[in-house]
Amino acid sequence: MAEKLQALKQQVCSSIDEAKDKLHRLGDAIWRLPELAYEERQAHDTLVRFFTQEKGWTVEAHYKLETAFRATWGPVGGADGESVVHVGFLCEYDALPAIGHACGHNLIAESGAAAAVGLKAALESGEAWPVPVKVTVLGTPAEEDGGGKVDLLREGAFEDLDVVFMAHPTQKNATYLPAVAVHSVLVKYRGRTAHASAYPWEGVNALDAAVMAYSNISVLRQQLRPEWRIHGIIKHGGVKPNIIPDYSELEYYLRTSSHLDLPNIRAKAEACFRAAAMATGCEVELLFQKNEFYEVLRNRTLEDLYEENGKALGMKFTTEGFSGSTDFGNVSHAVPGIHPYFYIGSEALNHTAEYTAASGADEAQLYTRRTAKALAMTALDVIFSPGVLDKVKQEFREAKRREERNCKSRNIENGDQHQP
Ligand SMILES: NCCCC[C@H](NC(=O)CCCN)C(=O)O
Repeated sequence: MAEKLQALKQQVCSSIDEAKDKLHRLGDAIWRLPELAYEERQAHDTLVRFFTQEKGWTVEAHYKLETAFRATWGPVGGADGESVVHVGFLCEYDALPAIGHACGHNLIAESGAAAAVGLKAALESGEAWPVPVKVTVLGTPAEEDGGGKVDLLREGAFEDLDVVFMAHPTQKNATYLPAVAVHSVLVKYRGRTAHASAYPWEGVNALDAAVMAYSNISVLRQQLRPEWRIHGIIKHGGVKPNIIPDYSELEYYLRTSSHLDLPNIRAKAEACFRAAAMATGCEVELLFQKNEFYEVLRNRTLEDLYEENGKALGMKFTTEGFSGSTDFGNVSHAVPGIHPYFYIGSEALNHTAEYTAASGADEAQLYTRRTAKALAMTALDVIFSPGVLDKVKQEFREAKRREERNCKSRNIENGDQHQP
């Protein structure tokens, strides 16, 4: 069995290398037409066309969301009545405002597609295999803003998957980097205009409210846990110096190490926003985003297998770094999975114009294919190595039980706080 598995892993690698030109065209087409969250129509069409042109995939365009898709192959193999092993690969493809693919989501899409194509080719190359296998590629839009994976989870898109894989470009290779929970909020202040010099006392200053809110949050930071983050911008602050602003708008991201702490940071931030309204006489409207992102729930069994496969392909791994947040976190609380990070041949930092250039550079292709190979090889371990899938699922169940205990203890704690 070990020799067979090794042969299949080599088949994954050769199949992905043989497909390198069409994979490069796929990633490049997405990179050249950056589209924002939920507006990734060209990227959606490019990926749907790619899998439609590949033999054997059943492709569902506009899958539960306008710019999401699903491509499935199988179930194939095994004997009747055996339970299917269902592997999922996720593609992201949303860009950032003004700086395009500065987080390399074009390479997330390319590596997810490459891993799926490579796994299918390897499975088709060998004789019958022990269990029926199904491979699904899910196009999951709007990671940078909104959280398409959360919408798809709500719609049941992940229900029958056994494991999910994706990978995210950054400066180094890592099987895991701390991804925290996040919830974003839009804050709108409404006041009253007046001539700022002739009769300022007639005005109610919405910019003052925004500035006070910004200052309130800035002092709140001293009393937040060190791993929490709260950061934002003033999106609108007025139109002319001699017109007292009657409208201002801020956007903030609130981040905690566990999604169970989001209610806590939300309450603290809300007090800051409402205090600014009270002090200035403005009305305030708080619009929390529909989806909050969870921290990533780790699966070390999958991480270790991925690292072993990555090292076999020449990857060097780090454990240093911090990754912000991702809607993959919500997925990881529903399905065992990994969201590793990969080097793309550049030291540039994500969310910079330099990273946009790096994610579109030819040099990124070799590293993107290498990552796809490691993902597909890890999927083969899950399918072929006896007991691996059971170990993955056991670890997932234990993590969920720990989380439930944490949730109960926090509720008890919070309950205590509100007792008379
Ligand atoms: N609603 C806010 C979501 C922000 C997500 C954004 N994600 C990334 O930058 C990708 C990081 C990969 N883990 C963030 O600011 O963290």
